Amino acid sequence: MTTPFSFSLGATDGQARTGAITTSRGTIRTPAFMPVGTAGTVKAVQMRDVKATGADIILGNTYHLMLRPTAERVARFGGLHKFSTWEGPILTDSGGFQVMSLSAMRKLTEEGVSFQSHIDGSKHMLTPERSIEIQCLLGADIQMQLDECPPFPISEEASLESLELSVRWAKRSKAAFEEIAGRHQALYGIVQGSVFPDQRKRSAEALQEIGFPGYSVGGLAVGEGREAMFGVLDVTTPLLPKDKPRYLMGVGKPLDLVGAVERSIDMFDCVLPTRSGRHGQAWTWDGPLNLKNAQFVDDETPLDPASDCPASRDYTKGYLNHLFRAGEYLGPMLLSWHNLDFYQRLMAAMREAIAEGRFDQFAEEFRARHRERKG
Ligand SMILES: CCCSCc1cc(N)cc2c(=O)[nH]c(N)nc12
Repeated sequence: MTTPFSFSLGATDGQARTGAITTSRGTIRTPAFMPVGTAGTVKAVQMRDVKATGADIILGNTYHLMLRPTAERVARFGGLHKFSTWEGPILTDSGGFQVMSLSAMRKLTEEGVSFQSHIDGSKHMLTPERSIEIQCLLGADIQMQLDECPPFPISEEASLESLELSVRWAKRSKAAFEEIAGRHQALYGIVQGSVFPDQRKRSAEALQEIGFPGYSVGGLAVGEGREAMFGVLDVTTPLLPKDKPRYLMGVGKPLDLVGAVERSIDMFDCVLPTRSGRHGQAWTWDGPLNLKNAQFVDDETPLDPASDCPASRDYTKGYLNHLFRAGEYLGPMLLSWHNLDFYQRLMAAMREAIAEGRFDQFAEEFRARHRERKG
């Protein structure tokens, strides 16, 4: 573990940019989509197939892994890379977002957040220091500060109070990180401020005062809608240092990714490709398809004959329709695999378009072709 974390900018085209994040476990080509491996697995897809789709990095979740099998047990197995057999970089979230969305009996104080496990009701406390300790036990290459993701909508006053708490937690997270993390690991600050431009500015400036090698844009994809999200990015990304990666948390659909790359975001994560795949939704260049629909019963065409992913190329839509109607495990497995491959092909196409100076044209053509809803 000697290669220090670094980011180098590649091509720029308008506000869109390519880059490379160097970590001790490999390089991340940006803009990058990071498959979510919540509990140490990208659900229903083997790590060798996740790798084959072109993913350079996956995500893990502090909240889930601290509850089961516990961070200490993962450490005894040699860390999350060895435990899960994923050899590339791993980014972990800090757990606060998941506590607020999944756990019961949660109580948020200056110290941290106490909660009861959604699994067995056991009591836990997550502080900035404990979150960093867990992320280090997991061996995460890129870690997140503990933050509070405010609900949407929220009053300006409550949003300000929340972002100030997250700034104080950012300071404590960084102090804990500097005590125990290795030079090969990186800690990102998370910009909050809901949909209020002056608060996004305040949060971005306060975090840069503390200083981080990368910045996440949090507090979005919480129901605000695409236009409001883009509006927040329009005022936030220009405030962030150009020479550091920007990570838009929890986003998103293909049209969200294109619009956010247009607004100089470098990193994305979303459960959508795997979650929607498990329920029969296939993402394609022309938009999403619900493969359980009767229209696919006799369809002898594959999802994408041009793909080198077996799930996209070797199976007919009629077969996939059958698998879902029959409740066969292979259905969710193949569609999760296909969707991850499609997301990686979208990211690769965007990186290529930026490098060739034709991203505007790419984005325009994609938006014309990719119909999210029928009609
Ligand atoms: C594995 C999941 C990673 S992203 C989770 C997430 C998603 C969204 N939408 C927002 C936030 C946020 O504001 N803060 C944090 N820590 N996480 C967030």
